Amino acid sequence: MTKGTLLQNASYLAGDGLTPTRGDILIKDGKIAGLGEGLNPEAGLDLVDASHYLVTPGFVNTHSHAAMSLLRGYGGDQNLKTWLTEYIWPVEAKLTDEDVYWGTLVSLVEMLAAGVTVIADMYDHMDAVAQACLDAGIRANLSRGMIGFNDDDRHSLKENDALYDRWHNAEGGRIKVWYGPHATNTCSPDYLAEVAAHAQNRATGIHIHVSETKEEFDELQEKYGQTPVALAQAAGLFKGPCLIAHGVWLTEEDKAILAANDVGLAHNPASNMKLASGACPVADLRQAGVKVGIGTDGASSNNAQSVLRDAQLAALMQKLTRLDPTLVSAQEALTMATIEGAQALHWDEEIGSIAVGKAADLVCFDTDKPWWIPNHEPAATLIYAAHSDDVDRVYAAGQLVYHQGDWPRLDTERIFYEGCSRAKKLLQG
Ligand SMILES: CSC[C@H]1O[C@@H](n2cnc3c(O)ncnc32)[C@H](O)[C@@H]1O
Ligand SMILES: [Zn+2]
Repeated sequence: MTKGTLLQNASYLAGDGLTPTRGDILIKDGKIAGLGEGLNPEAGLDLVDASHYLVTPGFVNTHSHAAMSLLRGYGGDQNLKTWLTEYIWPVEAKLTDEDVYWGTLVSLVEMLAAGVTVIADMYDHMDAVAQACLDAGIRANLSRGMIGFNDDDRHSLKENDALYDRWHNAEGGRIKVWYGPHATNTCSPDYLAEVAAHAQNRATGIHIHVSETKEEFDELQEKYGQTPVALAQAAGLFKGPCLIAHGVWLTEEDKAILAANDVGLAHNPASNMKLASGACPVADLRQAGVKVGIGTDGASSNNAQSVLRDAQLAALMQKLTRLDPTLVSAQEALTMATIEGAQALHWDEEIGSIAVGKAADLVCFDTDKPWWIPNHEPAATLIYAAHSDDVDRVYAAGQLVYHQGDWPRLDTERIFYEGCSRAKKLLQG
């Protein structure tokens, strides 16, 4: 039994400001126990020569549907409505707990190898998702996705209650449960209000898709005379912690509402581009004070599951759509992928940056690659040049969860077999 790990002589990005620093990182009891030069390599520690590493905080995936790896490559090149109603939902109706367990693991294997150490996942069969997260060693904010218009839909709200009772704060607080009303246009205002009351009674949060497409924006304007954000506010969703996914179509007033209510936003640039939903006004939102994290969305609308890749796209997309190269700098994109994502999830006291006392969720990039040379601006290298493949080792809560193509906690041969055979059965059977 090891007493902990000492990463020696590393370059790392320290604190919320991601300040380039050189020194050792001591990991004990799942936390960062010391930072500094020449820390004592006491007996019993795993000593790691980290001189060729750049160590970053673990990446925060603020919006995922991990089990959708089973639908990767299916229903491509459609808009959101066609993709969901004609392709995705008919197949999802056939999913079993086991499908979701193995599908989630396929994504978690990919995410861990890309340095993702926390996900905010909304889906069905959430006990299976929770079990997969526990087995993979990843930190998770979980919510049962709920579509609700009438009394027949109350069963999923009961499932979210049961998920909360069973899993909230499990694994020493590494699993949190929020509530997941699917979207402002797939739940009635009354249903949203009921969900909000359930979340508030348990002092927990809400994760919901809001204002993803112009079609949704126009539909709610016509039906209720409100923007999706105004409707969500009126239903009481913003009284407690709330994370909205997408937020592409926003008025100036919507942006002010989100900022005033401390609503976090999960920006999913790959999904927004692939489904041609539009460009989220990330720079305006951050300027207004909204905490914006990065999300991958599911593997059928991305199709990769790397927060680093989406952070890279976030920087490039904002510059292009606003014709302003100063917007979303590399440093800002990296901030969104780490501490700001943690803030959007109200989890920043424990995770999101490299500081003594925080969880040891750490990513070690191998910098012995030509595209890392020279590396005088690590944030720029990471955002504009690095590959997810440069990740050499990943710690989650101090445990080594990925190292050079190996996932010590997981039987990846079985996971890949189950992923392939279940996807084949679902899509062909
Ligand atoms: C009811 S569980 C969650 C639900 O969300 C679907 N989904 C995946 N990506 C998106 C997206 O970009 N917008 C809206 N809904 C999405 C997923 O397929 C599940 O059905
Ligand atoms: Zn989504």
